[in-house]
Amino acid sequence: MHEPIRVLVADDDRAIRLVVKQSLEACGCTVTLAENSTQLWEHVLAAGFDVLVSDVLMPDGNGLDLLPKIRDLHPQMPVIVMSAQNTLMTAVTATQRGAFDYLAKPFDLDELERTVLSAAREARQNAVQTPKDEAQADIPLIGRSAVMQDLYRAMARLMPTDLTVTITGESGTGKELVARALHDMGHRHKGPFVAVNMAAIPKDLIESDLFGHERGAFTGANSRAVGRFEQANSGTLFLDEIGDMPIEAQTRLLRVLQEGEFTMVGGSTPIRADVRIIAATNKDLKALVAAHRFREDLYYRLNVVPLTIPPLRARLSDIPDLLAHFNNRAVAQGLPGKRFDGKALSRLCAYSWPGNVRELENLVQRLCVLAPEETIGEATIAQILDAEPESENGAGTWRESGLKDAVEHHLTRYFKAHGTHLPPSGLHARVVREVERPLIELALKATKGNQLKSAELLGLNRNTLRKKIRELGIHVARNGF
Ligand SMILES: Nc1ncnc2c1ncn2[C@@H]1O[C@H](COP(=O)(O)OP(=O)(O)OP(=O)(O)O)[C@@H](O)[C@H]1O
Repeated sequence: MHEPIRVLVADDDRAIRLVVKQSLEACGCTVTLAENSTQLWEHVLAAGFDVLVSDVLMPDGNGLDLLPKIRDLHPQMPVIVMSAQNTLMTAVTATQRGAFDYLAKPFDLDELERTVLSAAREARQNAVQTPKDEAQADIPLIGRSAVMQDLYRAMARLMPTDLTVTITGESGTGKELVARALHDMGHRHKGPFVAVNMAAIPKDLIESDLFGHERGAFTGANSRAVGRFEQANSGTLFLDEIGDMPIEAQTRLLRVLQEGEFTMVGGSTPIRADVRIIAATNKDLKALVAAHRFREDLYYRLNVVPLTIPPLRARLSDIPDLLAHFNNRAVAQGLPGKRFDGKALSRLCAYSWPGNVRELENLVQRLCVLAPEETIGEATIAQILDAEPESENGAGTWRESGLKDAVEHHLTRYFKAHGTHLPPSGLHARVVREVERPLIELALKATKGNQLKSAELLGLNRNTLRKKIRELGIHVARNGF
């Protein structure tokens, strides 16, 4: 017979102590209770436990502050942290200080039982992770909705690993922010974070951009050039809009993931790649695989850990925190801060946010710059959100669909990536060519693949749109991408 699992439970809330005790005893554990940090520490000093389940905020101190001391004393004892704070920082700090897992309150008792049992099992197999060293800088991910907490938990678990991650989410949901946070929180944080947007680089240059090229590899390759993989050495390479990666580059990428090395374009010597890959997409990669536009083997290699960021309309409870965050940021830039009255807030929560957090960020920025009043009411919000179409070809829909924000974003990135390297002539044609594809794809996505509506939205003749779709090789799926 196995000995019962000895669990120490610390929480200042009597009701929680009771339900947790009952639930754990029902699955065969023996449970000791502590009501504050002092009692917790006394118990930890006095007796051995298999698992500690501890709240964060207690009247006489913060459970997380005790965590390093507890871990020093009993490195084999897994600690499960419960918290109602539910921020990424709590999840991250808990994990950094050596917690086995983090449960956001309110949690399911089943989940608690499962976590305690698996912690005890792992401890018995001597597989408890060692505590991470120093705390990291503040991580700017805002939102405490349940869906974001799931994401934070998954991120916290990924922290000590080098696993390849694919982040899926609509445009403007914060995919790059999450990728950066994963980098900053992980052990590669001292290395570079290099972001490359597949949609912003001309297709024929992607391979040399990523892998570098030897001198003379192609016309115009006058000297050897290092690619992003080499630039990201010992750090993280963020491959944004991975669904836009051409097939040939996909083959090279697959090789890096399989063999940990690559060759430059026009080169033959393999170069070792010490790079962690984080990919992101706002497309359904599986659908691209089905359409033979994305390699299936690469899909599985990249999708080792899938993370999904829900759209803002699925986490409306995050809006107040996000408003406060962007407002504070505007104030830090010297702009006048704004308040939002209750009705303005309800109006914001009734909106569908097709451009997600980026659209909200732009809205706050715009209000801070333009609105004369200090307290923003419903009318001002409605005025912006319900703006009449500015012209017959649907400028209102264009803005509301989030396309405007998305295209602006693409352009900004494009200039950031290429602005200074572009030849002085032909800039207009080149930028238009780069923007056209994402623009048409976004229009098709916004209209669920309806070419007639897309043509209207874009103000293009239907046949012109057809021609462009054909020329650019854009895949049209009935229900978007
Ligand atoms: N949870 C969040 N907290 C604070 N800021 C956020 C959050 N999510 C997104 N943002 C902000 O919204 C903007 C868009 O985020 P980001 O560029 O990471 O989105 P994305 O999903 O990568 O977009 P795209 O698919 O268009 O590249 C950024 O300015 C980012 O700082």
